[in-house]
Amino acid sequence: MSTTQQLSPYKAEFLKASINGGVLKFGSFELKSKRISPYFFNAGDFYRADLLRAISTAYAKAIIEARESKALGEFDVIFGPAYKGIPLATATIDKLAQLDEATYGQICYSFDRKEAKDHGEGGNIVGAPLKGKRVLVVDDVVTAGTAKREAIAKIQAEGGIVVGIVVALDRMEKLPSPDGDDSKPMHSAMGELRREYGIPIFAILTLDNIIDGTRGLASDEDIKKTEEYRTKYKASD
Ligand SMILES: O=P(O)(O)OC[C@H]1O[C@H](OP(=O)(O)OP(=O)(O)O)[C@H](O)[C@@H]1O
Ligand SMILES: O=C(O)c1cc(=O)[nH]c(=O)[nH]1
Repeated sequence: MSTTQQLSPYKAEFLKASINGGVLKFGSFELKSKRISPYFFNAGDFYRADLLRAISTAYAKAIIEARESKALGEFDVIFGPAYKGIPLATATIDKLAQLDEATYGQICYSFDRKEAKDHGEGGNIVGAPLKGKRVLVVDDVVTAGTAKREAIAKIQAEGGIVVGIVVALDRMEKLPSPDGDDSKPMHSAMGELRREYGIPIFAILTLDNIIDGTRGLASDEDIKKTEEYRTKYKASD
């Protein structure tokens, strides 16, 4: 049985929406980490109402599942790092409230500006003030974890307490080696973030789910290149 068949219904729906909506693409893409990847998950392509609903439903269900299993504690604010985290955070709080108004109706959103604003209200945070608040970070993917570290630093600088991170896709990649030799075994970015910050970090889908779920939909060549990429960069933990 393939991984896709084992996925829970909301995850399988989400994978289907990502493929049908062209969010998951094959080709050659430079990542934030500078690696060249044969596949790319572009959350910025969830721009149509039905796709936005698909992604926010998947995040909301993943969050509710994590709360119910006690993997994730209570939170007050969902923070979406600029830019692609912004619509994710806003749509997710709306969906959470739709699914369970009593528990999530008062959850707020917040996001950062990539460049601080020096006029008007100023600052680099938009939305709910973070001081003393328990903050859940919602973002698209984890590759090297750089963007997540930057987001955590900004939240902490505002006095917020980061209680978890949820992403759409865990690319399951090893951290970049300090000496540039990517052939060495290395831990994953997700694992390092978990250990360093002591918070739960979870993903709706993993690279394994994507490889299994796109067989027969993507070309054999694209799948083969993606498998080779996984072999080259897969984390040791
Ligand atoms: O470094 P990692 O935490 O592993 O994640 C990689 C991040 O890089 C990209 O965002 P980018 O900072 O380029 O901003 P964008 O949302 O404006 O595309 C991408 O959207 C991921 O969030
Ligand atoms: O690592 C990245 O920069 C990255 C990977 C990916 O699949 N999608 C994305 O938006 N960014």
